[in-house]
Amino acid sequence: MNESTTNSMNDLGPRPFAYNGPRLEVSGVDLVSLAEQYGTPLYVYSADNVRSRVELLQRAFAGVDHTLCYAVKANSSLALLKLLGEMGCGFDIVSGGELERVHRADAEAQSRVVFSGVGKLAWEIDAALEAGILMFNVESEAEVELLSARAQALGRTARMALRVNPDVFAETHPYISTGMSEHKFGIAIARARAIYAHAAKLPGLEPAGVSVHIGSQIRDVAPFAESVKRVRQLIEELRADGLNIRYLDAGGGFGIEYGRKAFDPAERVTAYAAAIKEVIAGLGVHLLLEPGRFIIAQAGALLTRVIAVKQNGAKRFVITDAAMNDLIRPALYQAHHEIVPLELRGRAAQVADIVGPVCESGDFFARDRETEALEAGDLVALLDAGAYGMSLSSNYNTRGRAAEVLVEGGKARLIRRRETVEEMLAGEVL
Ligand SMILES: Cc1ncc(COP(=O)(O)O)c(C=O)c1O
Ligand SMILES: N[C@@H](CCCC[NH3+])C(=O)O
Repeated sequence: MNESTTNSMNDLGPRPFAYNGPRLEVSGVDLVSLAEQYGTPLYVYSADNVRSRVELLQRAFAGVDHTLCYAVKANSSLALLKLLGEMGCGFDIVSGGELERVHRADAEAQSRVVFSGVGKLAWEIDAALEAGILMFNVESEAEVELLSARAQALGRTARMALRVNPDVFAETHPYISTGMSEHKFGIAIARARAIYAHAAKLPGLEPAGVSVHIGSQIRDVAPFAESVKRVRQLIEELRADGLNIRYLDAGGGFGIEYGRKAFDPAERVTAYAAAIKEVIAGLGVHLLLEPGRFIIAQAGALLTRVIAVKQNGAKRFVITDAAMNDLIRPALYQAHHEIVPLELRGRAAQVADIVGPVCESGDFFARDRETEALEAGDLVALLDAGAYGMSLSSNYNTRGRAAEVLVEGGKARLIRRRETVEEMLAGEVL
């Protein structure tokens, strides 16, 4: 193990998950007991950890007029949205469904919603206009026309930004990089000025901001600074053209460390904020940020029980009751999640593939992973599963979605019950 990794395999770093003797806890609550009470697979989140991440961001951007618009897609569970709304967060949504979630979790927070997405539908735009959201982040010229038409039809004015594509490279997985000219997202920044001029003449539209989002799980600060710098220049040009641009939406994408590399979220976020603050100094804008993963990923884990262990030739397989339908990140992005036992038993280490029961060879959580030897019946946690875990889950293989539990003030409560077979089949017609 080198210096950049934490010094003990049982030290889980800045996560709310920690060993108390041999047993893993989340914010002081025993996880074996939760797994036994609620069953597995089970998502467990720490409210304290979510709050502390939001506070880190709020402190880092103190002194700047700003709103954190949490990216609902990262984890859209109502109880978590409610908690974030209570902290003053706004929300970044990408669908009418996500708008309804915000409405149910915290109706007042709808005035702090920004609506992103490359293919908004008329009904979704209508719902957002009726809800009086803060801003539409428009991603195509066709959408400029559609938004104007819908706003006019409803007798409303839509505050809008163009989501510009700044053509900035950021190191991340290619599936979650969004800010280069070959990507489907946003409008080429070079064309933005002409489109704003056109939008300003259309009825029902009020060009009020510029937005950018270059991708997800970006750990380097430089690409954020570079993209915001390009946006600043555009804002100055638009103001020279007579537009009252007051919002700069710098998007989300701020990354975490999934492995064992030392990670100080406070230090990282301070550097990120400093870089953005420097670029926007003196511009006089309300800064919007759309963090998802940074707030919610490390607050959550997926608990699962080992169903069986088997040897196929040279390969050892640990088969868990959670699968790719519960957490697709390893299958989709070859993403790394730490996998740790809920109870340390002092067994020798063993290398195995940790896999789910779904009928796909891509249904794995880890390949050739060394852990304390696992046996049928053991419980393990997949860490950093709070973001893009439950929200990306599916019913593949007609498997019901996992239950979710929120831990707060030393107590756990169910925030979503396990989906039943009956519920999965409810909408179908013979
Ligand atoms: C427009 C937009 N905003 C915010 C986010 C949130 O990203 P992250 O969870 O990486 O902060 C995303 C996802 O990449 C996004 O597409
Ligand atoms: N689903 C991705 C992030 C996608 C970001 C969406 N804009 C992940 O798990 O890393």
